[in-house]
Amino acid sequence: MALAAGRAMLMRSGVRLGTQAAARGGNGARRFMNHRVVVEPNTVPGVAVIKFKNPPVNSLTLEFLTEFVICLEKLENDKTFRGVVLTSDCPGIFSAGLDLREMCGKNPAHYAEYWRAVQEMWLKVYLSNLVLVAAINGTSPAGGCLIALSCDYRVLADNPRYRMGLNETLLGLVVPFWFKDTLVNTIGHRASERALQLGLLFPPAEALQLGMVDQVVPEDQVQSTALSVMTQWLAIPDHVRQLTKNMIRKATADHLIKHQEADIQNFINFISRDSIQKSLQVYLENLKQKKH
Ligand SMILES: CCCC/C=C/CC(=O)SCCNC(=O)CCNC(=O)[C@H](O)C(C)(C)COP(=O)(O)OP(=O)(O)OC[C@H]1O[C@@H](n2cnc3c(N)ncnc32)[C@H](O)[C@@H]1OP(=O)(O)O
Repeated sequence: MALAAGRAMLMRSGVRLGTQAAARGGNGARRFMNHRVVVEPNTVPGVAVIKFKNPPVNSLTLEFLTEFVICLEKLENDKTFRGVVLTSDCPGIFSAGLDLREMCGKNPAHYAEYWRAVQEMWLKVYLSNLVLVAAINGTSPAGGCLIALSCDYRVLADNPRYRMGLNETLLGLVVPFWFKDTLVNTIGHRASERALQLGLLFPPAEALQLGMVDQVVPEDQVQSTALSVMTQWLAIPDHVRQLTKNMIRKATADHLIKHQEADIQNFINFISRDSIQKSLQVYLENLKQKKH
């Protein structure tokens, strides 16, 4: 369903799926390339590396979300892959979260399409049968943090400039319940209460202390650490690990699945308010201003 809708959307936007570059790298490994998501089989058997490549800041545009879901779906359907490392190709930024331009000055039909794509992306990552390890090699606010939190394991680069957290309140936004659930499931209720209300973005040492990430390592070791962690996870037979993951995550995912249409309608109503549109515009304007 998501794949079909995604294909249709990508065809509309001019991306030809049948001819995505399927080039052979120097080591003969197949390398799938879309525009914004690059998938590289790695030296660890059964493991692919997905690199987010949506410059300048890997914001989660509709096109990016669609390509990302299609990539994951392809890897899940290809039985040679058992695990995926998610990382970024944009220096210093894992992902800037949802693309603010998708939520500003558009019509309700666009907001509905966009929000469904955000929901589908989260469901795909959160419930993936694959082992997903986030190699967080840059800052990751809001939606970027959500992607990392939805993986099975998180390795963060030890760089105090890299911040991680759900900062929605700082944009004048109320965090959706399933973002909140994902955070609570990771760092617990009290820590989430504080982090969400204050919109806190944590540097690596604090993210580690809170349990928001599992490991903090030197920047040049993020991907290699993620790959060696993967070896440990892949030592467990897939079927028992997958059933266990599903048992733990199903109730959280089902909560959204059950209320998916209402959640879309809530998003449209909320984001269409004049006051919310104004605060998003001001926030975007401030991002531009800080350069001058
Ligand atoms: C019910 C509603 C719930 C909605 C839920 C929302 C969840 C979200 O994910 S909201 C998005 C939250 N994201 C942020 O707050 C991050 C904002 N961005 C930044 O803080 C910084 O850009 C950065 C720390 C990620 C990177 O800083 P850097 O100095 O390297 O780059 P910039 O000069 O700031 O940005 C370059 C360029 O990119 C534009 N941009 C940045 N973030 C976004 C974004 N999230 N969406 C769209 N565009 C973004 C920025 O405006 C610059 O554009 P120009 O080059 O045109 O000026």
